[in-house]
Amino acid sequence: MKRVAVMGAGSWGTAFAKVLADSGTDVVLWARRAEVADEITRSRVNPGYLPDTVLPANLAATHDPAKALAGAEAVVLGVPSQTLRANLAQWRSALPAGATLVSLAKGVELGTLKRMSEVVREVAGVPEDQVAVVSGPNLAKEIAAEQPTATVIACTDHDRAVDLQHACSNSYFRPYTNVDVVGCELGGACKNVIALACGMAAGLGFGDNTMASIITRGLAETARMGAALGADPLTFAGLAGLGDLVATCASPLSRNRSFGERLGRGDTVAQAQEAAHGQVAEGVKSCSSIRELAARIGVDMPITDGVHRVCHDGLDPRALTTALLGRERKAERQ
Ligand SMILES: NC(=O)C1=CN([C@@H]2O[C@H](COP(=O)(O)OP(=O)(O)OC[C@H]3O[C@@H](n4cnc5c(N)ncnc54)[C@H](O)[C@@H]3O)[C@@H](O)[C@H]2O)C=CC1
Ligand SMILES: O=C(CO)COP(=O)(O)O
Repeated sequence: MKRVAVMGAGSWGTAFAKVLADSGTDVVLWARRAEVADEITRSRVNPGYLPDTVLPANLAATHDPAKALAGAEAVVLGVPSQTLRANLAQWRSALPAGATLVSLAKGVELGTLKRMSEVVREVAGVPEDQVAVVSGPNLAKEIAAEQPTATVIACTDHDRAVDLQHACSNSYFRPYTNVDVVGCELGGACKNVIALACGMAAGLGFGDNTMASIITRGLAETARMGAALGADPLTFAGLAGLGDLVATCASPLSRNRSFGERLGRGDTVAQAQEAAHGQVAEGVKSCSSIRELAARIGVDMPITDGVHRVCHDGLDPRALTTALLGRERKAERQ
């Protein structure tokens, strides 16, 4: 793969564009705001998202989607999950035929309850095997600082995943391939919700036993949903499952965990949103779509349900703790 378009110059779009460029792949990065594209072109820095990172010379930036997409062998979608449908619809006519469409987004669409690869297939009108997802413990700031990181590239077409793997492998970034798109996407979407719960616990002053309990039971409910939707159970023990869950639940760099921490300390959702400075904490919306999906398929997801009630029904995080611990007693593997 010689040329890739990255659509979205936020934290992860910019960091992933650097990963590709550092792997020897030419990249054109599309920024929604013209001034961001101009600033990257002028100073090689995206100051609003990654102020300490100098972007490589084989990474160009543009505000014109057609320029970014022309001749791209892969199109990487680095926009929030709830806007992906509208973004992609605008780019549809300029997508190069046969290009691999790659989702970086971690969420489940409100209303349709679709995973991101399903949204991409539907809007772009491409077959399942033309869509890939990247998911793993991938905090953008750490990767931009070239800290060693692994990830998963999932695609039902193994050869396509391998092509993309080659395009983004370098001395600090190690992607593995996987054909379990469903499991990788659910791992990425659900861990944001569990990280909100961990943040709430931290904000309430709870320590490592509580964190480990939430992480482990969070993984249990994620895996239950995965089993019902046909995912490979082993995916949840991998980078896109446990790996991402641990990184996000533990890191102060996570927007979801930080958002939850504010709620645990007594902030309202509006105050926590204001403190996020426009950056996306996907779990705040995905807790509702994942909860609805769980209800539709008959899967019990008590932590996700509780996070939804805190974020959208005004439940006090302290009352969530009481509710979770007061649930009916059961066996661990039930
Ligand atoms: N930041 C991270 O460390 C990681 C993020 N992700 C996922 O990648 C996706 C993108 O996340 P980030 O780059 O961190 O988000 P961000 O908030 O930093 O950037 C989002 C980008 O999308 C653009 N955008 C285009 N249309 C938009 C619209 N209608 N509304 C809002 N923004 C719009 C924004 O201008 C911005 O450049 C999310 O699903 C996130 O969960 C995945 C792995 C790591
Ligand atoms: O997905 C991420 C790490 O893998 C980033 O998490 P946040 O969106 O919570 O910052």
